[in-house]
Amino acid sequence: MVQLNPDFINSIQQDIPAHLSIDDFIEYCGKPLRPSIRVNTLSISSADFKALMEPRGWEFEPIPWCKDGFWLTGHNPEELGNCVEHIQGLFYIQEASSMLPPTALFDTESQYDRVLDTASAPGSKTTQIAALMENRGLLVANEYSSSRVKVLHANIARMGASNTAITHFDGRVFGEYQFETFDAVLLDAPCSGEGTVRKDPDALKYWRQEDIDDIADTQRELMLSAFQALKPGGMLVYSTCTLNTRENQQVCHFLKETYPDAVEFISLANLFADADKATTVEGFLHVWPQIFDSEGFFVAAICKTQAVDRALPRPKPQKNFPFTHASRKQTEAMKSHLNNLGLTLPETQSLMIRDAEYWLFPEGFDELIGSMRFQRIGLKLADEAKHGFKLRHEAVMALPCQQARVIELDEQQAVEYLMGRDVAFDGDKPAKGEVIVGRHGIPLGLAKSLPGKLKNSLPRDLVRDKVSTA
Ligand SMILES: C[S@@+](CC[C@H](N)C(=O)[O-])C[C@H]1O[C@@H](n2cnc3c(N)ncnc32)[C@H](O)[C@@H]1O
Repeated sequence: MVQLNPDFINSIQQDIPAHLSIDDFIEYCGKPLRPSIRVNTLSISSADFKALMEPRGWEFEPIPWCKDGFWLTGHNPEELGNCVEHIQGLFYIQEASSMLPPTALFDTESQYDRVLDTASAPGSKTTQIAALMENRGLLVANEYSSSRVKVLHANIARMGASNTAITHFDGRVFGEYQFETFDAVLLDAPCSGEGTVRKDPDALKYWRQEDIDDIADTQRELMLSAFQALKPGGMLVYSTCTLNTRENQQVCHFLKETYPDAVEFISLANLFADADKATTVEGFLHVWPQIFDSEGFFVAAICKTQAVDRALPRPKPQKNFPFTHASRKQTEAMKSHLNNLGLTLPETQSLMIRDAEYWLFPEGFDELIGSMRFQRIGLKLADEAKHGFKLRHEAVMALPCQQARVIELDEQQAVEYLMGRDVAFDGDKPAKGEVIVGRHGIPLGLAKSLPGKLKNSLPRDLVRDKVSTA
């Protein structure tokens, strides 16, 4: 049963637009959310995913503001996260309104070379952005909380996003360390979460005005920093999953008051059919739960029309970067190892080496070397081994792979594999040694081909206790 704090109701009544009713708002706060997913187009097209799942009873209703987002009916939502296709990275369980900010950021003709996601864990929007960038360019994904950085990395790896570099900072440092560096910035800000009550009935139980004021102070500082990190001409999207105007409209107006000549609000009224139902006078989207039967959300798109002054001096460059570019010989050896398994090394990304580790860096990362400390750059492909390389699971999940080279497991074998067990295999005899196993022609991971079985090589931390068949 939803717990709506009376102070919250009194306060939000001041903010709800005249054409919406507070009674409808309260009613929708108590309704369960429709489950929704986003298909991961880095792994599979939406058409192919639907063709796989519809015969199994999945019913897809398109989400109007995300071409690869769908509300689902006709299956058990509890099981979604444990199903083979989810673990395999074919889709992300993401609330429909949370798909809005990346759509708003990419609602432009321009291709972005460098994007910053300032507050990114658990990574629903980071992985959506990586898919929109088709793994090209550089996407810096920052997260302040250490425990959430781990989840962020796990989701990036599961979804095969190879163009990301993870940082672990308070987002307020970017204006200083990456001044006017990014073509596009998403600030999906920490907030009071008033829009999330349909998912978490206790979200508003302890609501207090003082907390809203504190968090709005942080949001204004994050906003300034994000805007300073944006190149002139670049696009900033500010979003929250809360509803009060103090954390939303007022933060945007604060930015415009600070930089009146450099801030232009871009109207989102035409972002999708019916967007105007949620559009404010400034052109922001203020999504109340009853408008699209979703979580509450706020999205503002802001163009930086001209350069601004640096607020703080340029920091000293970081020294001792531990990676070096692979030589041509090392690159050829890696390419040939990958090709033997049916994998391709993307031409646009750089192969880098640290000690005996081989890494694939995002396109254009070189220009940021020394600018700040990165927690994890791109993806670790392999370690050097006695006779060649020991390939990493995340390389198999992210690199382009020839479907014909994937050893197809049936559903039960896929479940066994994901639970860390060896798989009895008497199909067409695969090549001896390391092989890629998969489902629907898409990789699940590595195995060692032995007579009569495939020996499991799934990393221990990815072994599941429970796997379901959707
Ligand atoms: C709304 S959540 C982000 C959700 C994420 N963008 C997604 O779509 O999966 C806000 C995130 O900001 C992080 N955070 C809190 N304070 C921060 C700060 N000062 N700088 C950067 N991130 C911060 C929180 O730990 C949280 O993970």
